[in-house]
This record gives sequence, C-alpha cells and structure tokens, in this order.
Amino acid sequence: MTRHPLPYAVNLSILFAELPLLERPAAAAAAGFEAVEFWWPFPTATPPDADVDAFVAAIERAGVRLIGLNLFAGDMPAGDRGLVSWPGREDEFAAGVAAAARIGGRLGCPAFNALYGNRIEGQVPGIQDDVAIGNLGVAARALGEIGGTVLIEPVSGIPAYPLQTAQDAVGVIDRVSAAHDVRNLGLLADLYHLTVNDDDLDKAIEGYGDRIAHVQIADAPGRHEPGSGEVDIFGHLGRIAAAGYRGYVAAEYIPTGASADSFGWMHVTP
Ligand SMILES: O=C(O)C(=O)CO
Repeated sequence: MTRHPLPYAVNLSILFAELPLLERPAAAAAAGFEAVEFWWPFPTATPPDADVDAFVAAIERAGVRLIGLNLFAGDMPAGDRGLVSWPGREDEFAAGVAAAARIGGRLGCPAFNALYGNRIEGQVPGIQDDVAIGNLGVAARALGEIGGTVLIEPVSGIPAYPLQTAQDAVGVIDRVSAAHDVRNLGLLADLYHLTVNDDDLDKAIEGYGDRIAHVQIADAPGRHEPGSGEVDIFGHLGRIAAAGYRGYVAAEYIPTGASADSFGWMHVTP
C-alpha cells in the first residue's frame, strides 16, 4: 500500500443502504467519517420543501459535512444516468440544478456531479452533445454562485453512457469552458469506473491529474471495498496526490457485508 495524505468520505447512496436514508449521516459519523456524499436523494428534480428540510437536518444533526451531491439523474434504477444530454428536458435539468444549489448553499457543499446521460435511440449524438454543453453552462453558472464545482464522471456498466474515459470527460469540460467562459468544472476520477472501462489509470493520472476535482474508490471486479479485488487503489491515490490533488476520496462501493464492518481497509498501515 502506498501512503497518501488524502482524507476519506463515504457515499451514502450505496453505503449504509441497509438503513433509511435519513439515518445514514449519523451512521457515517458513528463510523468515524466527518464528510459524506449522496446521489440525488429525491425521486424528482424538484422535491417538496419538507423533504429538503428533513435531508438537510439529518446531515446537520449528524455533524457531518456534505462534500458531494449528484444532480437529479432521472430514473437511475431503470438505467438513466443523467439529464445533461437529454433533449427536451432542459427545464427539468435547470430546476434540478436550482434545487441542488439551494441544498448546497445551506450545507456548504462544494461539488456537484452532473451525470452526462445515456445516448438515446433515434437522437443524433451531436445534438445530444450540444444540449449537454448548454446544460453544463447553466449548471456551472448557477453552482458557481455558491462556490460549487461541476463534476463530469466517466461511468461503467451502462452501455449507452458515452463518457468512458478520463479523456472523454476532460473533452466535455474543455468544450463547456470554451463555450461559456466558466472554469468551475472538473473530472470526477472514479477509480472503479475507469478501471472497468479499461482506461489506463497511470496515463490518465499523468495526463489529467491537475483536472481531477473529486475521487471515488471501489475495487474491481465487483465494486466492493478496497482489497476485495485487483485494483491498485492506494498506488493510484498516491499518484493522484503526487499530481497535486488534495480533496476527499469517497468510498463508493457495495459492501460485501454490513457497511459498518467494511472499513478495515482505511486503517491498514503500510
Ligand atoms: O451510477 C453510478 O454508478 C455512479 O457512480 C453515479 O455517480
């Protein structure tokens, strides 16, 4: 294991999923985390105020920091992975961004993952990409007002999702920056997704280390806790830190047992 100085956070959409959503922040605090992240925790882009208040209160009561929030991404269990490139849903996307900005503003959340969205049968990919560039400009401006960064994530396991590699994501970021004169977008380097997509992690970190704005980890195969598979997670984290990254590393895996029992890898000393 390679040493690295990066602090850990925990994703509470796939860890502690054995608990009701609003109980997860306290469980994370009890497990020793001071920072948490969530996928969009509501079934619609514009949740009722009472649901937002309950979510914010659960995080505040637990005394943890929300360091990452996915924007509304559609029906994820059905396979959707974002509205960013979905023609005809621009207003819903913008409403979701506004809702995320309100939550982020209340909790001081610094990063918002804008899942790009799947290729849609019958749609021209170039038109979807133009929609994405427009939507990401809207998101960067709105979330920039609260000091937020928009994250672009390569994802695996969803064949119609077009961003597979770090280079794919950085290409989108560069297009948005050029089109909208915004700088608050960054690469979400999920070491699991990049590995499964056969991206060359060493080359990606060497080429785009300075573009990384957030890191997530899970082992592969299986998307379970570090040590359950074959990924050189700590080696990659050492190289990401050497490239200058100083943000959180979020554990985003499906634990093989109880979530609270899955954190042994955090305490292994080299
Ligand atoms: O859909 C997934 O697997 C993600 O990691 C979303 O952020």
